[in-house]
Amino acid sequence: MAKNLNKKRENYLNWDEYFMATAFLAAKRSKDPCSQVGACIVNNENVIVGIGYNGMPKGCHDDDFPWEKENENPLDNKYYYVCHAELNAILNKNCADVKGCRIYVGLFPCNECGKVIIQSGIKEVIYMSDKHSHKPHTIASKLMMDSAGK
Ligand SMILES: O=c1ccn([C@H]2C[C@H](O)[C@@H](COP(=O)(O)O)O2)c(=O)[nH]1
Ligand SMILES: [Zn+2]
Repeated sequence: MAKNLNKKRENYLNWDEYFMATAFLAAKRSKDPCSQVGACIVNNENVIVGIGYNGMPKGCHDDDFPWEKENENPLDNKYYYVCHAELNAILNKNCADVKGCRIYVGLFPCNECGKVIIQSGIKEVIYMSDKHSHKPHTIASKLMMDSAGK
């Protein structure tokens, strides 16, 4: 079938789709066998200023730290070690600060990420999944974000 080359394409990604897709692409770098989370921070000119995914801190090798989640010894579970996607995206920013920016995330941010998002000055959180909505860490995060007007 012939294409009309005088007209622009109509089925291109809108900004929200584009930034959420970027967050999901970043998540594919995660080594976490259970949950891969990505985050993409965007300024008010729709320019990406930070990307991150959940992973071990720099210098803490992925093969040396645990990815388990239910070991009876908490030191053998991932939770004390892994940096969350939102934290990494904020720390990876390529500008002075992220005040007034939006953050796109695959999963609604936990309470710890909620604190960092609020303190960084990010103004809006756009998320895809809220699968932990019933858990205290999500409820606490929402309480803080509502109070802070996010
Ligand atoms: O706000 C969040 C919450 C969680 N993550 C990361 C941290 C872990 O690597 C996984 C959660 O593991 P589960 O096996 O689902 O308990 O997700 C994050 O990056 N941001
Ligand atoms: Zn978190």
